[in-house]
Amino acid sequence: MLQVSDALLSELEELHPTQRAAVLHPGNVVLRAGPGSGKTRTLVARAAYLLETQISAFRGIACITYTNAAADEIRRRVLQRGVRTDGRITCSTVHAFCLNEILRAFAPLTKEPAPQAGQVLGDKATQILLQHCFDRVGIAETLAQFRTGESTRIRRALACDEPLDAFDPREVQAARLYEQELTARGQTDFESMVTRALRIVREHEPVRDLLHARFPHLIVDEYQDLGGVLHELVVALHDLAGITVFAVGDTDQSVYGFSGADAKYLTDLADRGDFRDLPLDVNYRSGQKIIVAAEAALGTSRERRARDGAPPGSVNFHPVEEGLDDHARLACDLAQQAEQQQVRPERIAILYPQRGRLLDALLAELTRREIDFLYERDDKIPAGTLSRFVQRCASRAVTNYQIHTATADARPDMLRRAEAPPLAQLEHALTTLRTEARLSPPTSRLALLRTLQTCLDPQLPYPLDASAYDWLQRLRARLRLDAIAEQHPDKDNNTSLGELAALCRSKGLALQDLAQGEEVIGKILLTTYHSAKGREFDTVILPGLLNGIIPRNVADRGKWRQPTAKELAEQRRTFYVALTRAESTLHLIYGPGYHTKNGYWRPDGPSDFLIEMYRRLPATDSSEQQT
Ligand SMILES: Nc1ncnc2c1ncn2[C@@H]1O[C@H](COP(=O)(O)OP(=O)(O)OP(=O)(O)O)[C@@H](O)[C@H]1O
Repeated sequence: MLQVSDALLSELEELHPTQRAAVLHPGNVVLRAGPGSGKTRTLVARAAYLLETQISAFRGIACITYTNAAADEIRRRVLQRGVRTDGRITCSTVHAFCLNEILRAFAPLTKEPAPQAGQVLGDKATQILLQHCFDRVGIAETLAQFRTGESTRIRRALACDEPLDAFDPREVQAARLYEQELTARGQTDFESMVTRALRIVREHEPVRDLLHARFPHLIVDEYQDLGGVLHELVVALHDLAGITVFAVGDTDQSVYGFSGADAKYLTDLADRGDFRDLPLDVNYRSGQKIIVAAEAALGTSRERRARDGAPPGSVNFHPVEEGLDDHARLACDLAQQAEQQQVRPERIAILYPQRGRLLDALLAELTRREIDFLYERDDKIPAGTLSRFVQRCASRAVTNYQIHTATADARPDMLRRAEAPPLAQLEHALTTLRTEARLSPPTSRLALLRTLQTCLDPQLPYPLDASAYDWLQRLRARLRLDAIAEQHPDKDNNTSLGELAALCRSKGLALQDLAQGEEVIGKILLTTYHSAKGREFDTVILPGLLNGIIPRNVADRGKWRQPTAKELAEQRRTFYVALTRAESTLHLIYGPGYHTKNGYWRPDGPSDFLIEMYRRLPATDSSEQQT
């Protein structure tokens, strides 16, 4: 008889029958479902179910996600379910999976040395090498900083033997040269780690057997964001290694096409006879009006419905008379009104498509009104897992301070609302970083936990506005982060601590500015459409819905051009992602145009996406919602 814990049993009872069917299905599953349909919840329940009932104590599950944030989120939710994982769930990004579980784990078997300290090129080093290749093939005027996405697409097409006709032949030549240069220099980058891992799985039967023994099940989240090589890797792990696959995704939320992702791979998988394709059509997040509006913006009705009894929510169209300063003022008014209506600040998000004049206006207005907000500086904080670890530690320290300074009455509520990373998760992340850097293991897990605790939850916590620089320097010293930075194979990690410190100093950042990608209690969030993916808020405010901002022209070789049909479709999906973050209220702000950086007035009117969405809305809805 199957033994399942009470926690899992009650979770299975709460799930929708299709969600439950996906969890319990004995074979491969593709779960294609829309926003808020409980994909992540189902995935977590599946992981818990497999660990409790299907997989012996010595084997585990590999769970692959597109971003570190998503990997953290899944790890957090599995722990929250009360599942004792005992290290049996390996939740990582695709690149970390390839590096740690294939290249490094099987280096002695394949005789291919795993990347050593600093051999994995990060974003910046990749650009420098690519520029060198452009120079060598005679297209020095092509700037690598604008072409890394294209180069990645070419390299993925090369690795998958896909047609290359759509690419500029000189850039194809540069991409080939880039691969040769990497090999000649004994270096690798994120892309080539996946290509190498794929080759190893295809060529080495013992590797496949061992992978299957360790991970009889593979779970892949956000499948639509994967590129061709990753898809081939999943297919090889299934077809050649016999691993059971659970793939989750939403083709409508595919927003990383610029880096070679393509939703067609999810469809390919779903079309296979040996996968069960399960759709989920209830949206548990948003009210029906928001669902209808989002589908109208997408231009395709998916006929999804809100959960029974969900309030309908509201979609509000707000015209302004002038430029972006008006948008910013109104966005702040609406955020303040939501707060007055008892919406908690951290449940309110102001989202913008990309940096530029709109963001400048929002920052100025939020600051002028002294609104408590958290601005996620997506472009400035250095990339890499070490930097992300520091940011998560900052989030923990910030939350600790807030709880410490809350009144006795407010404290229980604070503790309930706090979403800061648990110490155990941070300890896990730190141990992984140390292992990747080949540092000797700490004397005991407890010792590491204790050090983390004294750093992040001290008796006298750091105030939110404490100098981020001072805090960082202490964290570096106490956790010996510089030793990790020095020895880590990922070049981004080699340099990120220095870059972080320089940034904290030059911009005079406060501790709370480092707490990225995490919900901070009491603060309205200001972030991009892309960074909002996978998150949910009560109230979502979208200012700047103007032609030229969304949709917008794209930078191509340092110049601006109109988006292609494919790029336009991707921008529309990004807009859809932003709309679908709202649970109960959506505010859409538009106007006649805006002033560019040079003061030139662009009278291009409201966003075509918004106009099309408005026209498609049922008459009662659109007139009722106009303000
Ligand atoms: N069966 C269910 N009953 C009630 N609530 C549910 C159910 N399934 C999911 N939810 C809730 O719906 C919300 C959205 O779930 P989840 O984050 O798993 O969706 P998702 O499909 O991953 O969303 P997205 O693709 O937009 O990121 C969560 O608050 C979750 O707890």
